[in-house]
Amino acid sequence: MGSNSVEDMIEASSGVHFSGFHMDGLESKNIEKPTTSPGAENVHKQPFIIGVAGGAASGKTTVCDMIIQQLHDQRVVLVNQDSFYHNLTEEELARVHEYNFDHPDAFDTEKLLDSIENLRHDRAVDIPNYDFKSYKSNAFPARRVNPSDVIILEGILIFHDPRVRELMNMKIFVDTDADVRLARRIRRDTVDKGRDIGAVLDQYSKFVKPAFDDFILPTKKYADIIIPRGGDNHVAIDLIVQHIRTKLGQHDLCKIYPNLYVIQSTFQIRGMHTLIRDSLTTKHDFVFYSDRLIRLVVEHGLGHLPFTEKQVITPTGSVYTGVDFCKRLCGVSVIRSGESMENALRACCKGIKIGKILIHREGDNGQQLIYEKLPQDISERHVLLLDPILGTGNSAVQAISLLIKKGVPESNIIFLNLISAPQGVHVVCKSFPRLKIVTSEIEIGLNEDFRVVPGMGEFGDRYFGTDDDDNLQAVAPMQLSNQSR
Ligand SMILES: Nc1ncnc2c1ncn2[C@@H]1O[C@H](COP(=O)(O)OP(=O)(O)O)[C@@H](O)[C@H]1O
Ligand SMILES: Nc1ccn([C@@H]2O[C@H](COP(=O)(O)O)[C@@H](O)[C@H]2O)c(=O)n1
Ligand SMILES: [Mg+2]
Repeated sequence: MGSNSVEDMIEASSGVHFSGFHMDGLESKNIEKPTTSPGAENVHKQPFIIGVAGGAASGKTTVCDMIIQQLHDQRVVLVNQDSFYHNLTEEELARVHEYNFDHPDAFDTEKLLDSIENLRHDRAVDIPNYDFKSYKSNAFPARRVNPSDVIILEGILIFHDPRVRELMNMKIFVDTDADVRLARRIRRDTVDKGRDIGAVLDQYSKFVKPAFDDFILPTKKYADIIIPRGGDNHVAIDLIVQHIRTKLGQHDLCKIYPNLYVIQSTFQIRGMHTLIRDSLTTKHDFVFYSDRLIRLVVEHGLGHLPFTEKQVITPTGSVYTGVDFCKRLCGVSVIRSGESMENALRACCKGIKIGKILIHREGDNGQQLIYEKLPQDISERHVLLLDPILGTGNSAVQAISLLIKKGVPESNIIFLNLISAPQGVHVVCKSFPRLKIVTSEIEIGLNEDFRVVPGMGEFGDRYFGTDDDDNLQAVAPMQLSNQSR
């Protein structure tokens, strides 16, 4: 490809691609609070804590076991609220049928909080082994629990105390019909615990059912996810496991690289990713949801720019002390898929200059030629580098090296992308430790063709609608090697 034709192509592609912006779902709570202190939000030494609540015999333990089984490659511990039942006094033991095991006061919540606090601070703890037959928490030796990546807290009233609730990164409520719970309870208490059926039914009507209505059901509102049918709901469990895996993947890379920023995952964000990754999603929906996600990434990236303090007078005559946006700023998109991010940047930064870089892999020796069209004074600006996919990191390294060659300080570059493969993150973060990467999800990796997996295919083709055969013919000379790589 001759340089003239490439330059023509850059010129031709420098117009804005109007994909249409949709503002819904952009509430500030969906954007992790930006910070300008490097690495501050990335220091995730804390374990990922999941709370699982629901009525007795709803299937909480079954759901937790399934999650743990599917997360076999992670260090996970299960902490049962049952382990923190108070020991009964002699009088209470003598009249055990009058004891309410379903009331919040039946649990030693201070001890539970203390154990979790220790685990969070990397200290092993001894968790009592509660015996339902003798009603004692010291009948068996305690279980030694080591600090882990994931802690699952399970129990009927695990959402009751706000201090416990606040520790949780994810809250799940197992929602099973009352008759199913009662039937399971009768079987469990008579068969496993050797109890008399009359006593089980008495306990149910006197304590279990009223406590469910008064204390357990009111905590359902705190749940992020409600699972109907408990362990039978494989779809819900798969989704939860995937979400935890994503969080843990990010967690590890962010621990290693303080210059990597992953926007906080929410189910809204996961939903948008689900749509754009689905090969059956229409072009229109692909553009719509990509735009929403790109806008979140751009907003987050802007939060990393330096600011100066500024005071203004409000219409009430009061002084408001705020900040002034960074003025020396420009965008640089990596042609072609990076151009899909330009609309979002323009929507956030009125009149921003946007340069272009084209990376072309020539011949068999993999030599890359770079053509660029950048603002003259780029060395004096902060640069937001735009490319939706960070794969091997080759294109990114080429693009960043060019910016540095043009005099842009490494620390003035913020690389924005939608998805990043760990391989690309390693290459870029290691080579340019002062640059920042802002991304919305970390991928599993690259396949044998160096394509990102699970990925979303050729982003530029899907976004600009050039993935059907007719259109593809027309743009064949523009096929670039940096798409999705
Ligand atoms: N989906 C299910 N189908 C049939 N039995 C189940 C199912 N889920 C749980 N059980 C049984 O019901 C009882 C209570 O389940 P469990 O998971 O221990 O509930 P919880 O921890 O909420 O009390 C157990 O005996 C378990 O084997
Ligand atoms: N000695 C005890 C202690 C508790 N219970 C009942 O267990 C239920 C909670 O355990 P789950 O596994 O079902 O969450 C709760 O309803 C208590 O009534 C008991 O029967 N005896
Ligand atoms: Mg249980």
